[in-house]
Amino acid sequence: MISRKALGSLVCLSAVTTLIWVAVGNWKVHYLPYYLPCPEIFSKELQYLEEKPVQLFPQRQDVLTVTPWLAPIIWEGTFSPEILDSVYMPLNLTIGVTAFAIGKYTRFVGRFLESAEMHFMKGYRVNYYIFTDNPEMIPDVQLQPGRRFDVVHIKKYSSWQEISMRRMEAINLHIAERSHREVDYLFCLDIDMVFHNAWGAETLSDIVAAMHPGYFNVPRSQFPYERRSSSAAYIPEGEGDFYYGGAVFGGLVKKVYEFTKTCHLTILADKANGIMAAWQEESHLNRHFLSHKPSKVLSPEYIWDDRKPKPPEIFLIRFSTVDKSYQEVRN
Ligand SMILES: CC(=O)N[C@H]1[C@@H](OP(=O)(O)OP(=O)(O)OC[C@H]2O[C@@H](n3ccc(=O)[nH]c3=O)[C@H](O)[C@@H]2O)O[C@H](CO)[C@H](O)[C@@H]1O
Ligand SMILES: [Mn+2]
Repeated sequence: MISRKALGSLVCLSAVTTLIWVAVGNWKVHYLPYYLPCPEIFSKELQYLEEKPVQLFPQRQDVLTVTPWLAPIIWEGTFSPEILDSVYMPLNLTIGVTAFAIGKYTRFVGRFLESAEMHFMKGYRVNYYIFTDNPEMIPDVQLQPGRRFDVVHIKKYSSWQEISMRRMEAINLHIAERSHREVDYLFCLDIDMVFHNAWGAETLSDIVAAMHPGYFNVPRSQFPYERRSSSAAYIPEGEGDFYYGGAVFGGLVKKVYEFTKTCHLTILADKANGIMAAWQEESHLNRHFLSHKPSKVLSPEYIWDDRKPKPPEIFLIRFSTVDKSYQEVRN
């Protein structure tokens, strides 16, 4: 049984509550909204008249644009030449190029230099170093202001393989004796090639390799690495990142010095053991880049081959091997 006292208190409490309710009147339950009341205000962006809206730089989805060790892979459509120039131009850099024209390869010098003058590192200071056994055969190409070429007289080795491989030694010596004082970056290129489109500051980095045009879209098992374990260029099955071409490498002159030194030493080690790697210095280059990863990788746009049809992922051919008769030029 509820006591009368308790009943009285209950009635009293209800009366007070009702009174308050009536006093406040018009009682509505207000929920604090969990969303912001005017969402449209947040989707409005102020467009200042002078300012372009910020755009994310478009990226390529159809190709690999970064290596597993986070080095960029350079394809057309992945960089802004204007932004890169605004970064590198003020540094007042000099870019060196080495190219070898031994024996009949002097015939390639004219087209190489003329096309480089149109497309290679436009607006930068450039020193070309043309290594040859026959300086009289080097044509006098008219160069843009700020660009010059030096002829470096070297001896001719008897076989084309030796000529190709000995480039590592000659470049290394030349850096030590001369070019380390004259250039900031150095690119080492085949001479039987022609520039077709811009090659600019997007290629600059500590140490740069280029994907060989014949192997950028084939499985690793098909890469023509040196497979004999007796060679210093040996890469076992199941190892290797990319197959890089011997026709293009470069970087900071000091890094190229170290790189060419190691490659020359491993070539000499093979020679001492009576071995020549499957693809001469290219095999040694691939071996070196396996344990010393390049800081930037150039797509095959930078080392194409005129004899190959252009696949859809190559938007722009920048530097390409000319069609030549091996039989004729190597003998
Ligand atoms: C596209 C590419 O990655 N090319 C490489 C490939 O064949 P390639 O067929 O491109 O070799 P190649 O005949 O162009 O020789 C390489 C370079 O050595 C110089 N040279 C060669 C022979 C000669 O008698 N006189 C002369 O000056 C010249 O600068 C030439 O461009 O394999 C070679 C080694 O086997 C090199 O690694 C090349 O860089
Ligand atoms: Mn070549």
